[in-house]
Amino acid sequence: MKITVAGAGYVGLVTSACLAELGHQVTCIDIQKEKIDMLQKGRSPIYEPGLDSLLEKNQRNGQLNFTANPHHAYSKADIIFIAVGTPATHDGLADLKYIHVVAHSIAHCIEKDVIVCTKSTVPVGTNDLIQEIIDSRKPPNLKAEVVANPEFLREGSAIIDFFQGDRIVIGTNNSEAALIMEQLYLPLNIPIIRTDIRSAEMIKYASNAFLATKISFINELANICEKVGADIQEVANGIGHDKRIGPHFLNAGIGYGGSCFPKDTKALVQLAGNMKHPSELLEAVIKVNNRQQTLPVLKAKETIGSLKDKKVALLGLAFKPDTDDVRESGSLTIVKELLKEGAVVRAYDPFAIPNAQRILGNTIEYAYDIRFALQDADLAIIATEWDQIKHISLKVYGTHMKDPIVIDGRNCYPLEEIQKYPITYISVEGLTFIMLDRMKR
Ligand SMILES: NC(=O)C1=CN([C@@H]2O[C@H](COP(=O)(O)OP(=O)(O)OC[C@H]3O[C@@H](n4cnc5c(N)ncnc54)[C@H](O)[C@@H]3O)[C@@H](O)[C@H]2O)C=CC1
Ligand SMILES: O=C(O)[C@H]1O[C@H](OP(=O)(O)OP(=O)(O)OC[C@H]2O[C@@H](n3ccc(=O)[nH]c3=O)[C@H](O)[C@@H]2O)[C@H](O)[C@@H](O)[C@@H]1O
Repeated sequence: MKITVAGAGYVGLVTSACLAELGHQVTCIDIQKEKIDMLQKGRSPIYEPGLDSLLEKNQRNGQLNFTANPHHAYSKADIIFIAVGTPATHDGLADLKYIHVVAHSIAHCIEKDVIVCTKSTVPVGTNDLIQEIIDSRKPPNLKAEVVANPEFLREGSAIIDFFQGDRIVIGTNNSEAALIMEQLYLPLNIPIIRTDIRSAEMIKYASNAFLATKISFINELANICEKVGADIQEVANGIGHDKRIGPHFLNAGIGYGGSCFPKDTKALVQLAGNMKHPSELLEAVIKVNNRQQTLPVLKAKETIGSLKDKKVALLGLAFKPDTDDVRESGSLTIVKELLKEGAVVRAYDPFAIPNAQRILGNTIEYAYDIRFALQDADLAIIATEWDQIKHISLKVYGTHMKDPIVIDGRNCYPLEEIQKYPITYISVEGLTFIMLDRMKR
């Protein structure tokens, strides 16, 4: 099958590399010339475990190529995947400008019948719009069938998610297009759910909104646990054993970040509002998350008072481990709050420093080594649960910090372990208990 993927971002690159791995002839197009130049030279613009080797192998064997030329990309394709960004506009709606440009481009370039498959997360009704744009501009003798095929991969495990995902959703009323898409995905042996286009679009928003709700729920509960002296990790374990609740996505912490949960929850709230059906539940989910991201700085002030001129080691900049993505990362909120308080910040991250630097510039210092970040710090805040942070010897806090105070926004260390060290440790559970405990030691 000749496949074109529009967009060389996280979704576009993973889709391109994995479809090439399945033996298809894949062309990936992006409007950013410098990205394409980099990819053509064999370098990936993003960090995603396992992606580099798949890109390298499939470029070398001729299954995968990159271009910035729309005619070259679209004219002969059997299937075109749209994987361009749909970022939030100022009012929280999904910005569809990139989608519109791709749809126009496809309409003008195709020279044969084609299936256009939307992987980008788009509000309900967008695929109908894409169909209209293409139908009104394409050569009249050609057929283009638009199919909704939302993507559920997670950054950091995107390749595994492609090959071992929980489900594939194909939204179309056209049985011929559905069959072709089902054939494409058949080798993966993943359950395929076939729906109409609008339901497929809604499944994507509903999935992300449900997961975000689970996170805000557990964070809300963590804050109540702290007040009443219960341990949120024990509580999560206890409720997670109920099959109807499940053990996943119950990690309390500094809230959800990333390029999707924040934008997709906001987009769904806006969509509901536009339909005169305000979503009170999702509004609360967002509010809880915003508050949660500022919690480490509130804890810091409660613990050491004024943060003015205090040296803070921020451990982790990525919105989660195993990615270099800092979009909507909780760390960015923490930095903003710390700088507002007059603190001096030195941040460690194994992969995300270049992306963070593009946003934060020289407002903070950067450290590629945890020890350097901790050196002489008054306080450490853990924002991302990287293995490099979880597996560090806890002695290091004592040897490098003045009087070690660690605010752990990701519950990285077992309490029985941390209690062996002279560290004031404040995690997203039982603050008072742990602080008193240290004083007793
Ligand atoms: N990042 C993720 O983990 C997931 C993202 N999604 C959704 O997939 C979509 C893409 O997300 P990301 O890959 O994170 O975006 P991204 O921002 O990393 O990449 C998008 C790429 O599209 C390119 N682009 C823009 N206009 C173009 C055009 N006319 N032709 C060709 N390329 C064009 C951009 O230059 C950019 O490289 C979004 O709708 C997102 O919500 C869905 C599931 C997972
Ligand atoms: O639409 C998308 O882009 C994707 O969004 C999420 O994937 P992703 O954002 O890559 O990462 P997650 O693992 O879901 O984590 C999102 C955020 O929630 C936080 N989180 C996650 C789980 C948890 O228990 N607690 C928690 O705070 C993470 O730290 C992170 O900041 C979804 O999991 C994917 O299915 C979806 O395709």
